[in-house]
Amino acid sequence: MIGAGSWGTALAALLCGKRERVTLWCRELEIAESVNTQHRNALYVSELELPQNLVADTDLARVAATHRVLVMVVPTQFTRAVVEAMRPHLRDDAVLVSASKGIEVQKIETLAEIYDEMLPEAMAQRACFLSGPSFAREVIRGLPAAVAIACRDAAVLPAIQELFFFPHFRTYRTDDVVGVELGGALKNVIAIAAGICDGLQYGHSARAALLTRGLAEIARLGIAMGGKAETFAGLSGMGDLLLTATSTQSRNYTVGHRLGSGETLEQIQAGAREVAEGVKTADAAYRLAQQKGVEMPIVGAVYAILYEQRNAREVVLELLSREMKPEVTG
Ligand SMILES: NC(=O)C1=CN([C@@H]2O[C@H](COP(=O)(O)OP(=O)(O)OC[C@H]3O[C@@H](n4cnc5c(N)ncnc54)[C@H](OP(=O)(O)O)[C@@H]3O)[C@@H](O)[C@H]2O)C=CC1
Ligand SMILES: O=C(CO)COP(=O)(O)O
Repeated sequence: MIGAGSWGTALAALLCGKRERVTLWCRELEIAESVNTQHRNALYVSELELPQNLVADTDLARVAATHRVLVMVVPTQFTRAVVEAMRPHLRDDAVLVSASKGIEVQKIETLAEIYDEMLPEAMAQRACFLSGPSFAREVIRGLPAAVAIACRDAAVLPAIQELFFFPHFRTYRTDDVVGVELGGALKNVIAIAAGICDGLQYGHSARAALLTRGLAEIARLGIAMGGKAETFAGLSGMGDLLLTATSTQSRNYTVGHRLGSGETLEQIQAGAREVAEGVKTADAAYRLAQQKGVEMPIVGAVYAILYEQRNAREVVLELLSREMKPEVTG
């Protein structure tokens, strides 16, 4: 497991149920020591006990060189640097499984596009993408969840699906990498919007409208990028949007709620250790939508509130003042 934040720790603990030993790569010595001696991650989900067969290692080159399946769970904006550091050490038969959710701002690229750019073709082709409604704390506690896993290489997918398949963690397979990735990345932006809506106390009807129209935006961009329409109605699309945009457990929803309640992004981010991917992905998605000529008014509104310091109430008024149109276009 490459990345020892909340989700990396949760997935590593999950896989311990199937493998004799799972290695958790972490940057911090404090995490390595706490995992190896106390079976807890001192910095993330520290209240939860971890399996005894989970071992932590701070040496990225060693972990990359000695494992065939590498699950990538570093925040999106740091993925490129971590892949760069791992690249010379990877085995030829390495399978990367991405479990992060976001779009990189630097080059406006998805994680699949980063892999395509940085890895040998066959390795990039067999990379898998795991996404869907799943909070780390619930997964570590063994509560039921279901997610999707996507891969372009049909020969690799069943074995990786099986690795991540448990009675309480049901993993469904698909070949739609674009759809799974974009659903997971963009729902975080819509979750920020939902949090803003609730922080402004606009009510449940407004939030339901926002989520439905938000999903339409996600699908519009996703289909323009080559994703399949049905994927956006599935676990990695509507499923994850429902979870993230309606729960106070979500970091992205919480960022939005605090913005809607009057705090600034600087205040919210000051001292925050955990990542809310939607903040950076809003910037990337806004630019991507412009590049592709796709209309994404809710993403545009979140961008204006986060990056143009626009007043949330005014931005919502503008959103509501848009012209009449059919519900479904084209
Ligand atoms: N938490 C959840 O419930 C879920 C999260 N995800 C996704 O998983 C991904 C990881 O999130 P999550 O585990 O929650 O992260 P957390 O917010 O729990 O932790 C942040 C992580 O980022 C790492 N980090 C910070 N700076 C850097 C850097 N410069 N280079 C490399 N790593 C860095 C931290 O490492 P360090 O401590 O060493 O700084 C830590 O591992 C995200 O894309 C998220 O959307 C997906 C599903 C569920
Ligand atoms: O992706 C997630 C659940 O599926 C986690 O969402 P947050 O990062 O908003 O907490």
